[in-house]
Amino acid sequence: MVYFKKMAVIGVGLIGGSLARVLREKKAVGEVVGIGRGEANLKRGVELGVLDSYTTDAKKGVEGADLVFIATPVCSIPQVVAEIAPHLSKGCIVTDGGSVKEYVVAACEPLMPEGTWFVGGHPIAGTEHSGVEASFSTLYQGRRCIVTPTGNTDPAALEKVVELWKVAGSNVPLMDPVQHDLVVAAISHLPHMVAYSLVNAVDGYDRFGGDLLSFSAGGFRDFTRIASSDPVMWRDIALTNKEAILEMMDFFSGYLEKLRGLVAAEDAEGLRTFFLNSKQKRDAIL
Ligand SMILES: NC(=O)C1=CN([C@@H]2O[C@H](COP(=O)(O)OP(=O)(O)OC[C@H]3O[C@@H](n4cnc5c(N)ncnc54)[C@H](O)[C@@H]3O)[C@@H](O)[C@H]2O)C=CC1
Ligand SMILES: O=C(O)C(=O)Cc1ccc(O)cc1
Repeated sequence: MVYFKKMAVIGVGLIGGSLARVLREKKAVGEVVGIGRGEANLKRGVELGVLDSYTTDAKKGVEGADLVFIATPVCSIPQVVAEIAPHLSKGCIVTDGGSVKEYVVAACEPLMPEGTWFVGGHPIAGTEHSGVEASFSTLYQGRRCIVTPTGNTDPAALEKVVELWKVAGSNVPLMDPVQHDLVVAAISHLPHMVAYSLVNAVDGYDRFGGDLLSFSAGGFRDFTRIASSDPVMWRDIALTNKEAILEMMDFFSGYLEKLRGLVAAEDAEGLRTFFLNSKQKRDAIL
């Protein structure tokens, strides 16, 4: 089994905290140091048994680490790598859990000093909750973690990153970063854009003259759960996966327009077929 002597987790929230928890449980790491900006959250990480220790000084935290896992919002990942790069030990592997990969990998790879490696990763697992309190060791169990090597990726470092996600319980497909960003734009980023828009639209509708949202029942709440996700995280995703998200939003608008046409035309058979096709496809993924 893969083993790291010292793991540094930068950004100890849902994603970083959950990976630290499971790797500790499986004894795949010797020591886990948390690095962040907020001392209260890091302290809580030690109390919860997620971390052995913490520091707000990233340079000090990565000293002697053979694994650095970065789980901060996407736009900050290259900034973090630039800050720690001169302080990494030879042989150190730096990997991340960011939701967008072309932006991250293209920016981070050139920052890595000789004898250290960056490998991009993205667990397709999460919740709408943030912070170390929300982390749990089974988050990655039975889920996918997409790892995104490039032509520059060191094969031994890649193998170790794949192995660590397997230890966490995930299936680990390899994907080109650009391909990854298209896939997640469809299955993750678009649904979040739609959920955020739906809540804002219903909240902004003023013909009712009251608080429409307070009438929401099961369906609305199920559908919009992900609109409770962290706004900074989603701001960064929208900024860094712009093209793929726009493509999916435009494609989706076409379907909404089509459905609008069926409703307007009172096309009973067209509506039944539209709903039946969707029901069959969704039932098949459950
Ligand atoms: N929440 C989810 O369901 C998923 C999130 N991701 C990705 O994982 C990453 C982390 O997300 P979460 O764990 O959900 O967020 P989180 O909000 O739970 O944790 C992020 C932590 O990073 C800290 N942080 C922010 N900027 C920092 C910086 N510049 N330096 C050091 N620490 C910093 C925050 O204070 C916080 O403690 C993001 O890139 C996100 O796109 C990936 C898969 C699922
Ligand atoms: O809460 C949910 O169901 C999610 O969709 C979580 C999620 C959010 C962002 C990702 O990059 C991956 C997974």
